[in-house]
Amino acid sequence: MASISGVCCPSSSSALRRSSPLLPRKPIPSTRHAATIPIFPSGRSSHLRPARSIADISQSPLTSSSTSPPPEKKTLGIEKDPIKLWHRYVDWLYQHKELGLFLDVSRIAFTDEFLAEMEPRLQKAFHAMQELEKGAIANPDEGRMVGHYWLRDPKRAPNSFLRLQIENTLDAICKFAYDIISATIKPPSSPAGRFTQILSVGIGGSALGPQFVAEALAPDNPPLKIRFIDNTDPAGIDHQIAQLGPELASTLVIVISKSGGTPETRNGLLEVQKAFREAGLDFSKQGVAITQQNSLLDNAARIEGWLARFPMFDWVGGRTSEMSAVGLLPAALQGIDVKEMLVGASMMDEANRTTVVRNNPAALLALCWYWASDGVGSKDMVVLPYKDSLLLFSRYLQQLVMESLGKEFNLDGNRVNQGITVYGNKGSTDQHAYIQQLREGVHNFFVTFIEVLRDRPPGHDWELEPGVTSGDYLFGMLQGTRSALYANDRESISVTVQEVTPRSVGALVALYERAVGIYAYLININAYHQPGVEAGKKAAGEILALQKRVLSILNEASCKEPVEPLTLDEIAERCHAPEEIEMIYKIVSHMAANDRALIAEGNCGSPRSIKVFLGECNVDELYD
Ligand SMILES: O=P(O)(O)OC[C@H]1O[C@](O)(CO)[C@@H](O)[C@@H]1O
Repeated sequence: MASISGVCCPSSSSALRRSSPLLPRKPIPSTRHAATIPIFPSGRSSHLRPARSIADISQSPLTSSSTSPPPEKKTLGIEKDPIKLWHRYVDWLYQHKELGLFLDVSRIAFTDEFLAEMEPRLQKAFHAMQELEKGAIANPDEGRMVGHYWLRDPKRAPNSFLRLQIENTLDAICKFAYDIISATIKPPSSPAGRFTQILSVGIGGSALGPQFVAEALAPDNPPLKIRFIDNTDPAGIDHQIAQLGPELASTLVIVISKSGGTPETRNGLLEVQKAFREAGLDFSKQGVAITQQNSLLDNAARIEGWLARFPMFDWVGGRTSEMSAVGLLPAALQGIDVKEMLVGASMMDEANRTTVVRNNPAALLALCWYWASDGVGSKDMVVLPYKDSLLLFSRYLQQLVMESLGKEFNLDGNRVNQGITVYGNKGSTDQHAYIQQLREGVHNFFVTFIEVLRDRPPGHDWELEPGVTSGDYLFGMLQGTRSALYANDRESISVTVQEVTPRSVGALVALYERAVGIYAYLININAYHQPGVEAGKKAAGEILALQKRVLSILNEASCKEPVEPLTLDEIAERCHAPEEIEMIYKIVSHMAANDRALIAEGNCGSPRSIKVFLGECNVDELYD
């Protein structure tokens, strides 16, 4: 396989640059400042934030009342003179010529002083990124390398073993996709004689990238259509399977889980396997696993002889796995040019390796995030692509940014409660939903506009009014919103691409992956672990264990002659868990709603009054 090497595209913007206009300086909270924040037992975090400016405080909902005068307008040192703004725009415009990608940071009001103060920290971040790309243990808690950048430039992998793993996997993906699309590999009992559908089972990083890319890039009539099970919601699962109907026989089921043990994904797999059994189909002939070698999923797929298995690498995190088999296999099966995605990502990576900040788009993004959110996530990132096909970009970025940056402790072990909140859907749709609040309401965000210059494929456009197309309206809405927000001191970044293509989508993914990496170094946190997720998973496990105990107690009482309905207090006492009575109530209500427990007396609205028993006595369980 030819290696996918990056193509360096020098930015043309440097010739146009001057120093930025001198704007009032916003204080930089240093990493040290954040690192030494004491731990307060109350857990309240508002007082952990660096002091806000008087202008900020004047806008706080805590200090305003319906009778008080409107808050004094926050100025933030935002430049309003159109000619000066134009110069700032031109001075700071980043262009990646070959990718046709522009980054406009002119509507973020960072100052020269801020830049000067950030420069050494950015240089440190660049150095850390270089080490990361060379194979340093950049995820120290898990003792792992962080290698998603090698996926699109395998020759950068720190050794030939890893390089070959990447190249061989890409070859295998392309060959498998070709064999499926060309019906060289067929489903055993489909009247269609070929695979027509993909059912992707996975969650988080094992779903969001493939979902985003499918929405962005799948052709109108893809060789295989894709649908997703990305939750353990039984009704959602049933819906997906019902939608497939008889086409289940020609469905390729791709089960994606890096760990191979995520409960939601396991449940999805078991549900799909049941549907296969009920339809008289052999799941193993239609199942594909993407997971780490020797995971539970990998072992099951190997032992059951599934159609194919593709590796997930230890050194690729779920939220940065779009360019691994996780993203590439589903994309290739939909007829998307995955090599172009890799080329786009590789070109963007190359551009982001420069240590000249203004030529480095990922660094510019990180810098803007730092400025806009005071380096402590004080403002949310609203992502607004003005293109329907990029609808899921904000959802994809939500995990990439929030799971990476949302951390309690920094790399020195100090509590910092970091993160940046990300949300957004698409423009101009959102203009009719929440832009009202963005323009006039609480000032707790900055916006990223994603602009796509090409409205339609050439030759398809038409004017719905003299001189005006639908695309002109979309353009006008974007530019109008950008201006209106800025006029009210709301800062924004604009990323512009020519078209939504595999190359530009690959570049966007790479741009944000690197921006997150750089920003994480600026705030001194580990972007590559997710210890917080474990707490919820552990708690869910404990609840399911409690449910089993409740069931067993109820079963025992329901097997008595006559049946002994129990109050919640009695159940809690017999479970030796009086402190869990609220959870026991919730468990009972959930089981009752699903006809698995019967309420003998009272109703769920009056918890103290209810007495519960099971409809059936399971004698076997009594003697387990
Ligand atoms: O791919 P896996 O191991 O099933 O994990 C799915 C997701 O769960 C998490 O580990 C935690 O939510 C994510 O980081 C990950 O993308």
